[in-house]
Amino acid sequence: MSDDPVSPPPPSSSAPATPYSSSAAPLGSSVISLVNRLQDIFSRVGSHSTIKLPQVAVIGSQSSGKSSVLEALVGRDFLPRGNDICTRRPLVLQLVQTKRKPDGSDEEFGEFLHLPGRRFHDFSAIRREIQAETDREAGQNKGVNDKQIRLKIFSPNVLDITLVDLPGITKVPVGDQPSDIEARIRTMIMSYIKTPTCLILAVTPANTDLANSDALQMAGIADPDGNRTIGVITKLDIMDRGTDARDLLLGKTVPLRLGYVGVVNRSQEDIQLNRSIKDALVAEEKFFRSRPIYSGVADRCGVPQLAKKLNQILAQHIKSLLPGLRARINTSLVALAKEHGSYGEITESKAAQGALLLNILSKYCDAFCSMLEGKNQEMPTSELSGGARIHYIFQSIFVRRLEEVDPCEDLTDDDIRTAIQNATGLRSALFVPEVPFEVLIRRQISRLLDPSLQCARFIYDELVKISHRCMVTELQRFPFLRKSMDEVIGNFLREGLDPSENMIQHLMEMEMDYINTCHPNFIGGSKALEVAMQQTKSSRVSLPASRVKDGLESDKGQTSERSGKARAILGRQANGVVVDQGVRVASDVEKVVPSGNTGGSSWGISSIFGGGDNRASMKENTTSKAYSEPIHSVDQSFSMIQLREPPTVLRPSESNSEMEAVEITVTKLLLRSYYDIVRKNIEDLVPKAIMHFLVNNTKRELHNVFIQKLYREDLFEQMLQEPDEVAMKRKRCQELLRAFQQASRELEELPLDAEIVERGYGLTDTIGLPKVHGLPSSSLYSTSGSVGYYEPSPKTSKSKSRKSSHSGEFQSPFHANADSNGNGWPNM
Ligand SMILES: Nc1nc2c(ncn2[C@@H]2O[C@H](COP(=O)(O)OP(=O)(O)OP(=O)(O)O)[C@@H](O)[C@H]2O)c(=O)[nH]1
Repeated sequence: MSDDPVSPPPPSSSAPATPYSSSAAPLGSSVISLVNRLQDIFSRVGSHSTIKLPQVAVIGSQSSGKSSVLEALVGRDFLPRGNDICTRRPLVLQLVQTKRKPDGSDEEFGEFLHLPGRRFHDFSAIRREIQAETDREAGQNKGVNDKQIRLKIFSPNVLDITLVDLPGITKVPVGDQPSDIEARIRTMIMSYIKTPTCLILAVTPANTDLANSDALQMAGIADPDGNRTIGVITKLDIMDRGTDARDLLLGKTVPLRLGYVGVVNRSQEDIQLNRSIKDALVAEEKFFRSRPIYSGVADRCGVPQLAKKLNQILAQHIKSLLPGLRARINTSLVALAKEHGSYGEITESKAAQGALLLNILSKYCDAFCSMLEGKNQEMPTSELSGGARIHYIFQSIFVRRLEEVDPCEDLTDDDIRTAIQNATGLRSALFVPEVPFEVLIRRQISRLLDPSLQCARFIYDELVKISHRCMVTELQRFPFLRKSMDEVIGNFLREGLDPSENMIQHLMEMEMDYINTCHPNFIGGSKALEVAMQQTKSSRVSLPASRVKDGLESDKGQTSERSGKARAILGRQANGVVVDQGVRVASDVEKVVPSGNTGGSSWGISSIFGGGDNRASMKENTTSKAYSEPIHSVDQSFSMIQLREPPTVLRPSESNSEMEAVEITVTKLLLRSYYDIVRKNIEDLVPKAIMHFLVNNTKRELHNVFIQKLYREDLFEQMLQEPDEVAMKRKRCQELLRAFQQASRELEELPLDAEIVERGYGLTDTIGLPKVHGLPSSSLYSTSGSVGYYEPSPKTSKSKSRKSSHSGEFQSPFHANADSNGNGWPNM
């Protein structure tokens, strides 16, 4: 016996004898009791969700006997069962081990999550409530719903574990079931069994084909390695005559790594006759004993063996989960310690409050400066932050954008021509005037104001952002102080923005007020002229020959046409009116020029046609006119020459002369050259102004401003006011921290335990069942390797080891036998 590694320890003097006495500790004893302790620790702080402790899900086809198996494991009769669909919502059954009362009596009760505070001592009332609650969500007509029913069973006879009863897999929709009922149920089941901490009890009735088992098929998907699936074969009692489940149990039909256990639960008739679980277990034992075919596989038969196997696998399973659990606990511990630190200590005296406030203000200013200087420890690596963003705005946004600007981009030749003509006023331009250059350059300089102001705004926004990122966690505790600090820094930054904007404005005005044409980098008039002349010349020379020719010919054509027209007019009217811009002939009749006036009217004609020709033709005309038309009086014979009204908008006259082209090019050269000088100044001085008035000023003065505005004794209380929520969070965090510290300590103690366990216990032993020593294999329940779950029969009571630990009272096969091995698990 002592060499059986899975047998439990011998009963202590204080504990009643149990059927599983052994000198070696069972594998489960250390890890399961550890999980129990962890569960205790975490249940105190209610953080089950953060640390996923193992649970067992029971899956299978409809009416395969899942609820029956679960009930037999718990040892109480409380689940709805029947031939029809019974489990229609997942039932999450949390078994919670309670302390036995000092008088030795047990208090067992159930509590539903949906009925908080109500204790159900009557287990048939629990069944009725499960049915009623199922109907409430899933209706009364066979509907299925995935909303959980959560039930806690408190008992000193159970182990802290979570069992989940799931709706059975069904193929044909009945009642209110939707057409895709099978898919829905499968999805629901999968959501539970895919969790690696979930052990799967795959239930298949023996009177169906194992190869078609839905349970095994789904378990195979969720647990392909088969490390957490136990096969359960039910209904061995109603197999066809002449057949047996021996091969199934031996895994010959469908091999399963962790093997199978065959059980005989209560039939529907048994249930109707109110046969107790205790009786059912006796009957099950009798069943196996009376069938010699099962004698060789006794360790795979019966609910107690299932409980034991589950217990062992669970222990092994927990063991494999422990490293991950430990890592998660340690990570949570670090996070919790940090969070706890952020809530700080409670301060009550004025002096302590003052010191705390001062400390916060100083730390905030330090954090602000380190962010700007790039010394913040929590700098992200995924993006620029703090000071680097400000640098980016200066160089890559502001300067780069200014560099891209062409000062002549919005100035057409026409604009320049207009500016030149406007600047010359009444006179004709003798040479490129300085005035249009100054006008145009001022206009271009003024365009630099907007981006400069925008740049200041961007930096201001950045500083606001930085201020919001300082001490976020630390200040969560003092929302009022945070708000006040945000206000103070917000105002202060705004105040810093004004002088920077003024400075920028001044810089622009300075640049516009004095156009320094003596600047050493300025191209200057003569140089510009020289370059322009060259450019113009080369551009004219480079004009394609055909274009030049065309131009000339078209000019010639135009001239000859014009002279032709003019001649025609002169020939007819005997006057030489220059048809030029702004002058038109009122009417043919009114255009007769008196002969005496002929010579005097040549002012316009000579500029277009030259002298001789005109005079001759005029003479000719005059002569012919004298004969053909009567001579009128001055008033009558000459109509008035009307001027065209000047349009509201006058465009400069286009001459296309070489001189003008030179003038335009010179103006552009001057503009570009001077603009470059100003741009460089602005690119340099605007960031300096912003840094001086806004950024560095904030760095220098923020602490003083905070002290001035916030460090006032009468404000201490108000500033350091904590919201109730923070006080609660601190308390909660403290509890969690304690729990995790305790859990971590518990886990630290484990390695030694685990090593001992490891040495005496291999994986194959773990998943197999203990050997039966010194007893005939037929006496299934009379060996020390079996489980004493029920009141011993007169026959078995002779054996000391068959005694239940509680005065012969019935115990769950899944009970917590604290007296026997101190770990709350059934003895093995
Ligand atoms: N004879 C016999 N009947 C059994 C056995 N196991 C279960 N039954 C009966 O089979 C029927 C279905 O059992 P349940 O435990 O309700 O099955 P289930 O898989 O939970 O059913 P659903 O939740 O509705 O899918 C009940 O009438 C049980 O009494 C068994 O081992 N032998």
